[in-house]
Amino acid sequence: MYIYASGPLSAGKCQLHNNNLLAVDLEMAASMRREIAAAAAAAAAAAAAEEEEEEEEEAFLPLFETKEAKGRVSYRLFAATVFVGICLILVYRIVNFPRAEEGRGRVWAWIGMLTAEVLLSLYWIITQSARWNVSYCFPFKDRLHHRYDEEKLPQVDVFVCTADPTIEPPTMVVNTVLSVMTYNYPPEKLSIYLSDDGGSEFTFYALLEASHFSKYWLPFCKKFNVEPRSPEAYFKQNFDETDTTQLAQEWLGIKKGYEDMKNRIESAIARGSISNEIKNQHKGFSEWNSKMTKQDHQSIVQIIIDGNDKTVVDNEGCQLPTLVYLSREKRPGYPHNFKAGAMNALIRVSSEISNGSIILNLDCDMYATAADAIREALCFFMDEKRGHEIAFVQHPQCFDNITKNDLYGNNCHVINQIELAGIGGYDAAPYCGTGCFHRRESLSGEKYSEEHYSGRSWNVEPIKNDKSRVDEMENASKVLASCGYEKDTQWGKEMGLIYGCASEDVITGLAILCRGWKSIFYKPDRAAFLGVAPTTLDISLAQFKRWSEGMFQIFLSKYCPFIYGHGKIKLGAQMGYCIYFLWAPLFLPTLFYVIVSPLCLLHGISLFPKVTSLWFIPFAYVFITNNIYSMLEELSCGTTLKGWWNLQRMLIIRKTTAFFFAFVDVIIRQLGLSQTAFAITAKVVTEDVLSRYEQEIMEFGSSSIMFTIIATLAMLNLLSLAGGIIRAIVVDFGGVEKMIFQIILSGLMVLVNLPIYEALFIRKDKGRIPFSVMFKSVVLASSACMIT
Ligand SMILES: O=c1ccn([C@@H]2O[C@H](COP(=O)(O)OP(=O)(O)O[C@H]3O[C@H](CO)[C@@H](O)[C@H](O)[C@H]3O)[C@@H](O)[C@H]2O)c(=O)[nH]1
Ligand SMILES: [Mn+2]
Repeated sequence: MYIYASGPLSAGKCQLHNNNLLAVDLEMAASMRREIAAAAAAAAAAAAAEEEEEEEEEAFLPLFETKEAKGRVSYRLFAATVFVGICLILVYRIVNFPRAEEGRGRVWAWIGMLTAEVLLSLYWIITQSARWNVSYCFPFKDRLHHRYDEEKLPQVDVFVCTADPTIEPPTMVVNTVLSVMTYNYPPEKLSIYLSDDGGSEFTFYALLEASHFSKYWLPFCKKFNVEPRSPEAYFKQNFDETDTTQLAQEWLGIKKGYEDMKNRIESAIARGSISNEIKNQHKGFSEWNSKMTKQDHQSIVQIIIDGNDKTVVDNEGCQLPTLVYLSREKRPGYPHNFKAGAMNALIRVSSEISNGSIILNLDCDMYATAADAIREALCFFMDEKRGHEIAFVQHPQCFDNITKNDLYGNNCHVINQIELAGIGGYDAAPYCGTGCFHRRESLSGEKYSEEHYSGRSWNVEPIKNDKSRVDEMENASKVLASCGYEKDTQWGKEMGLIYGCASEDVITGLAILCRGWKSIFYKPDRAAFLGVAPTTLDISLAQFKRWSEGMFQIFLSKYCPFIYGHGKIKLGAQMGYCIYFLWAPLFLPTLFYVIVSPLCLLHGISLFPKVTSLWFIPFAYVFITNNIYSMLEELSCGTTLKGWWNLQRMLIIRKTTAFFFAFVDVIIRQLGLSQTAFAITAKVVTEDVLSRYEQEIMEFGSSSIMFTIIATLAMLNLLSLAGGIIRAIVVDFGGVEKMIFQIILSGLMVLVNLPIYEALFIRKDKGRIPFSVMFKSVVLASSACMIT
């Protein structure tokens, strides 16, 4: 029962902050007079006894807790009134079904409205699941710290995926790597793997440079406890240059070191080659030759830092985490299964090298900002009561490049702060591909069983490979990353991430939950990971198309939550997943509303009750309260009012373009006419484009078919609104009363589309809507108006 002698937290010693331990300098105590020593010992013993008692008490406290969100009851009451409104709307549609003599146009339009409203009502019911049961989880990392010594912490592996050195620049990738290397976690228990599907020599070179720079960056971060720990993000912050503290002195030097590194990497890329001088410094470069391409090369595994090698230390003598470069084998004729394939190769290769019990999975653009994130995640996994059934802990996807009013609605505040917490309330938070901590066994495909996993111990052993083993490990890993390895195995089916779906993350998470595991959605106050959001309209739409396509595909597959999840996950969770799985078909009712309602307005066909009729009330109630509610919800999550307005525009654009094309593609694939693809999201754009993004000016610039749709719908509503108003004034003034709802709908469409008209007719910059698109949209919209 002696007291820890924790040395001063000097730079020379790499002690992680053991703040609650009594620091007693033993040498000094020995030189003290006897009585004082005795008194000190007695006091220390008493203190230690007290601490022990506290610890015992603490042993019963959970490592995390779950709290229900506030306002649940009032929300449920509100939802009930909306439900009544929706029922009345449907009753109105049925009761007032037009008679044949009212005209065929009206009958068909009515049938369409009824269908659209039935679909939207069903969808509304589904979305309620994510708001019914919202709850938040809170870890207690201090309790973890008291209960588990460093030696008892598990091995943790971090996977970073990259796929293309041009749209995912190596400097960005290594910033992410550096941010995770500096986690406040024992370095001998931390291994970082970079999977490079681009098979790029430049990415490898950048990683090598980062491994050198880490020898300065790690001690700097730990000494001054700086955050965020991505150097790029850190040095972007303002720094008081007049500061004269030690931090300020070192700051300049490290910043220069970082910038030099960045220059070396970027100039090598600009030159298009790596000098022989550099190549001679590492054996790894010999893997590249002029014949290999991104799609055709052997597997490359390079252990750049062997965390076990005690001679590899940072400039203050501390050990470094293990760092591995992996580029799995690719050969023509072998499907590589995109990110899912990369992840599965990572799972196998890491099991050979460090075999961490916990795996953190990050996209290359998502750097870590919170140094304690691993420890927080461990609170969930290591909780004595509930930890053993948890498969993964998902953080929300947050971004560090969102402008004030989030022009493209990328932030997904409500999804991240409410809906995912709502699905998490059913123990079934989805796996979203990045910012997710996994238990190795569940990710690899094991089923949950109470006997097997309760009281299960972790892999806490530091890697114990001697130096000669490094070559052996590399060679063994190459086999595991070869493209023939998975043949006739369960990889991609029952093991690892599931293949054949553009949303490999969500489908895999769902499969894990259906094997009996639970998952946690954890949103700390300050985001623990920050990524890069799309900065142009077409990149954002391409991303939503991939997501909605992948998720609708899941809905139609054997993994449909209502079937596959039946009896395995709660009904609320099954519905919660369908909020996203049914994005694609949402295009149908939306398109109907924004095309048929204005056309009917133009032709004087009324589709809604008169303003003086009692039936008008449910329509108005549902419409107004839903909009106000969504506005309040967004505001409460930190969106600005304009941000909410921008989001309304984006919702219409997404549904009528991205979701529409996703739907069509899924149907084509179901018919066996095409294969799954994965369009990687570009993370860089030209300066001209970036400056428009920063000014929140919508980016068109190309003649994408999606833009033609957006412009045509905007034009159609403008023409119809004008036509409808003229008709009311000139032909039939009394008609306004039965047209009011359609006038409001088209009026709002026009208001929300103001930036589109601007891009069509007013703007002169390169990001405006091209003339050809404008021409097509005007022709299309006016011919639609002429159909009778
Ligand atoms: O063949 C591939 C394709 C992609 N990636 C990596 O996968 C990650 C995600 O790709 P990205 O294009 O950035 O997709 P996002 O739209 O930003 O990704 C979201 O949605 C994807 C599923 O659609 C998930 O895989 C991601 O984790 C999630 O962040 C990136 O790091 C890529 O480098 C690969 O490793 N190999
Ligand atoms: Mn991404």
